[in-house]
Amino acid sequence: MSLESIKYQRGNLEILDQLLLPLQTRYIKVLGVEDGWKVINKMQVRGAPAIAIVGCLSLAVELLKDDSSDKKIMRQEIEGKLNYLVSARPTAVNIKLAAEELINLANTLSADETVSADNFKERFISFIENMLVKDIEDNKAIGNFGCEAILKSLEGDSQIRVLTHCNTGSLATAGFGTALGVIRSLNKSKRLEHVYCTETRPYNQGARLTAYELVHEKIPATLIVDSMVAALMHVRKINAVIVGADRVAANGDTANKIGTYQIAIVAKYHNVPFYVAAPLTSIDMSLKSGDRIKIEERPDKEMTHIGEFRIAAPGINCWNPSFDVTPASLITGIITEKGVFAPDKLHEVMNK
Ligand SMILES: CSC[C@@H](O)[C@@H](O)C(=O)COP(=O)(O)O
Repeated sequence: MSLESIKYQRGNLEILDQLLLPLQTRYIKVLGVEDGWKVINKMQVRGAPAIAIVGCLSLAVELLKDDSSDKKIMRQEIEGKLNYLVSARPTAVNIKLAAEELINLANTLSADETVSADNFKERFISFIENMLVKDIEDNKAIGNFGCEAILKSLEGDSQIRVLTHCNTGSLATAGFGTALGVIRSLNKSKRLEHVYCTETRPYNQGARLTAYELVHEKIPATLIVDSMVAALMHVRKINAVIVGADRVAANGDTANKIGTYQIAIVAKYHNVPFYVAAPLTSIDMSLKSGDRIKIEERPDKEMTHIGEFRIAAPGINCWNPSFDVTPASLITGIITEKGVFAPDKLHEVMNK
């Protein structure tokens, strides 16, 4: 069974505290929007799809406790709370798009005189709950499309080796994962020889989370530090790089975990195809290119310390951008739940 990062039953939300993994497995109760904002901001839950789902579910939990019978007031509060949740982390677009969709829904339900306050609440909460189901379905489709496209692009039926960065698995989504979902599908198809996962400094999502998921799933894998990617591609044939995304601009430029851009450059040099696996909820057609994607900067402590232990010289200045933008020209294909697209063909699926 894959790891469960989000446990939800109507009125009850718990998340697996990813700051404690892999050493401790502890779930935290999320009682409402304030808790939702905090667990996202502190990165107790992280990964673009998981951030959106947990943020919205925290609102669903809070709304269930609200006994207001005034739809107009509910609508206004929902809008304020969603905007607050979006502010917890700025780079991943999924929560912003989900908030826009939910605000539209609240506007429609509020304006519809045939909808009672109780009915408003029920329909609004059900809509959010459906995000959990849809994310898993989408991830499975991404896994299948990605596996098929990667295998088709290779000659013969040899075993393949892939590299991934950061964590894009069950922990970063409602379940199954995006890039890690493709890797799961490759493994299931018996064509996967080996996965290399990067440590992903400074927060170590690769060493702590992806390595944990790969061991848990018994997928053959090796951990490398981020600075080993070029050496790995030089000495060992890597057939594909597969990463996730926090925000893909209309032209295919992709913001993902810091370090993704340099892996894409190294992959280009070594002629290794570079794939981004992401649901359509990670695509931001309102931005023409990646230049305008806001990059979150995280506290210095994530660089200077491992846990509570300081490793950097006291007094040194730090720069800690959490994401970088990989230009579309370095990306072979974007794997979505609707198929695999060259970056310049994204508009075809988004306009459908
Ligand atoms: C399916 S998760 C895709 C991305 O969100 C992931 O690669 C990533 O960059 C996560 O960053 P994080 O800072 O851990 O939230």
